[in-house]
Amino acid sequence: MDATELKGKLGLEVYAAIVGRPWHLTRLSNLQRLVLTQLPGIANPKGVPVVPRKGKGRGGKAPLEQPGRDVLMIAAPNAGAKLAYIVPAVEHRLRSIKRFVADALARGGLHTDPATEERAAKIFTRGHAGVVIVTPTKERATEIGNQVLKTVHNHHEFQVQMLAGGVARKIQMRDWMQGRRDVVVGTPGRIRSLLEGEDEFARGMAKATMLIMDDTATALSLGLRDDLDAIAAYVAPREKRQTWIHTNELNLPLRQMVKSMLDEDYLVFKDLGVEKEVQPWEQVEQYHTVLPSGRDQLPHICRLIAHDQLANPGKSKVVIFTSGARVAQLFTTFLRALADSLPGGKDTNFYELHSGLTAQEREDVAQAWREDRSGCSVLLSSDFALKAEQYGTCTRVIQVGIPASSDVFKARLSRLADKGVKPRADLVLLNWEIGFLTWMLGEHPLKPCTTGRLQEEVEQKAAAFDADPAAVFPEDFALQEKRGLVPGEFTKFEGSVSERIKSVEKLYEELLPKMDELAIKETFASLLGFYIPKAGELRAQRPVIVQGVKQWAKECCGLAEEPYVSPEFLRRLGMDDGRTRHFGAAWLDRPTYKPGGAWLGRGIQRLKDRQVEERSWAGGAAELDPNDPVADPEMYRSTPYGKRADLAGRLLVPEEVKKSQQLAAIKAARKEMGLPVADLRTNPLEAEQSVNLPPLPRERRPAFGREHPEFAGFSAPQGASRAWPGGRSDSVAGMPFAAPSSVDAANLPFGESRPREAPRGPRRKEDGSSSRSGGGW
Ligand SMILES: Nc1ncnc2c1ncn2[C@@H]1O[C@H](COP(=O)(O)OP(=O)(O)OP(=O)(O)O)[C@@H](O)[C@H]1O
Repeated sequence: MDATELKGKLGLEVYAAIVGRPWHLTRLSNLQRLVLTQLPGIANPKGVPVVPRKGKGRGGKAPLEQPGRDVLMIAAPNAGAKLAYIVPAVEHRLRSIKRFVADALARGGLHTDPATEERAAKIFTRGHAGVVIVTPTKERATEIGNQVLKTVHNHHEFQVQMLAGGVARKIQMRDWMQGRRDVVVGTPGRIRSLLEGEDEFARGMAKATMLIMDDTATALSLGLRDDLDAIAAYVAPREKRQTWIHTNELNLPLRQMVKSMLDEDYLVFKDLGVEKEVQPWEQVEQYHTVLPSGRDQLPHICRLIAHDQLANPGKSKVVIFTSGARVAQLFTTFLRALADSLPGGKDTNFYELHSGLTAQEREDVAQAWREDRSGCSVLLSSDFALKAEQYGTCTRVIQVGIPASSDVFKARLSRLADKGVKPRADLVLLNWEIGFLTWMLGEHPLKPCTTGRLQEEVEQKAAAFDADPAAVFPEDFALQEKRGLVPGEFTKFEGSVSERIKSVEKLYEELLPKMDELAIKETFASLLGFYIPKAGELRAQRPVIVQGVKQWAKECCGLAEEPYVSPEFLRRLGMDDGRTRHFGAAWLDRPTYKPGGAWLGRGIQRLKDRQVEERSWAGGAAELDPNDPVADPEMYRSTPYGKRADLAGRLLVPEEVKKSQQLAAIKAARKEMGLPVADLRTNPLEAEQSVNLPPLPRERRPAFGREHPEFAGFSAPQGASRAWPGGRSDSVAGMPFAAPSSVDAANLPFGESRPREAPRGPRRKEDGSSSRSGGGW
């Protein structure tokens, strides 16, 4: 469509800016054509039809203009969506100003009066915010702001308020108080923080009658839903405001957002360019199970493996992804012990592949797995991305616990599908993980599969096999070859498969008392390290997650009691990551922060002590407890415990670990020089500069999981033998982890651990007493 066809639909000034300077557009994109041809109605306020004020409209002879409606705009990237909503937004604002001025004149009984018009326009534009555009990033906000300015090129007084991070709030508030509030463009965090902190800002924003949410799918994937909801609650109420949602894709979280934010009769403008191809992962059959309790986890996994062995006799290859290396190790131990309950029985081969192994070991395991032709093999892998060629073809993917992200989940399934097989994928979650399913995996065609239904199905398949084993494993070699089964290479099922399947619960009961408590507690701590930072994605509060993991340790691993973790241990695992509803300003960095809480000295006396106690995990450095898991909390957040990798399989060293390493180096140097070390928590780099310390030589910087001179000489607790990441657990009665016992330190990638000769015991205090106080430095 020619841009000139917009003539008459827009105000002259905006039209001139589009076809002339500065836009110089000759043609409109498809999306722009769809949206802009709906002008002027689409820019009108909601509710009643509008009587045109000019030309034939007077006297009601011309058709009324349609009232504005909510809009959902689904557009492929670069479809010109910004201009498609900016033009109606600018028109909306200009019309609102005109309407206010006309009403002011009418109230004064005037037909025209330049002074009244000017005064009314001034009051309106400085008191009422017009259009609010919220976008996930500062860069996009800048881009949108610039496009708005281009569009209002011929309206010299028009102003855009930019409210993204990186500029002092004070400056933003000064501009807000002094300037016009025609269009507000900003990021959700900053806008919400100003709304909650600045009354005058909130007052102006409450009058905004158009809210545009740009790139909403991205905002939701960044966990900004709460901020968007909060902003929507501050601007004009739904019946008086137009809400526009722009998105590049329509996934489940976005649908939920549309349902809660838009009126039922919203308009949809869709331009996805070339029709989206069906993605490979969409072709994979996907099921999810939310377990009634942790007790059901392992029996359910066994049944899933059994199901696959029965569904693909002689060909079964199952990959199980777990949340971290320690879980992969622990579950391999469990599953080996429960193998008798599988159709393939003890002949089922188990492999484990995780960040606790060296690169060479990982390669060896992957190769052995690829070459396994038994038709009864299971690979347990931690939550770092595996490349497709590493695991070749397989018949089933079982994801235990949430995946690192929805992209990682998709990539795994896609790669499997690319290989020409169409495996089934099963996602097995505990009940407190269900938020991830709803919020992060909304677009996956996951079907429910209950524990009971699976059990029934497996038992039916087993009975069918027992009734006629020759139908599944024919004696006829020619037939076997025809079916792709090479005689002698695959494992046949021996004896009564039904009996085996039913034995899983009994075997599990017998196994639990034999499991090593220390290994379980360590796995428990690594799970805390994995899940606590994911509270946002799980849409669960951190204490709920902690309780869930504790229960898991008791129910699934058979601990007599829920394991103990001290508040300080939790704090160092990220329980208080410094993020608050004050948008990233760490409590400790805030000038208003007082140790013990700002409420100290107010309120009811008898509650004060309790509040301080409850708040202790958020405050200063307390001591760890002797009953805490053995290693330092930071260890459980690091690579050896299965910290995430990117999609290319590169292991990521998280920022916090890097920072901790820096801090440890500085502390060690200061200690050596006899300087105090207690005040370094908040800003280690500043502290380093303040004493002009030379940087520590590289070899002296303590690295997590590596032997460090500071650790030398610690004795193991009496009778404690334990599993180290990448090393061997020699204490899980008769069931060692499969990891090799020696690892070449030179091959270790940055941040990985090496096995220790001797297990590390509690830290020694300087006075020689044995305690875990003071953390791991
Ligand atoms: N009708 C048009 N003719 C030519 N160029 C245009 C037209 N509309 C927009 N553009 C230009 O195309 C580029 C992309 O437009 P825009 O940023 O609005 O796309 P978008 O759909 O918002 O993209 P995304 O959502 O991926 O950020 C911009 O540089 C813009 O100036």
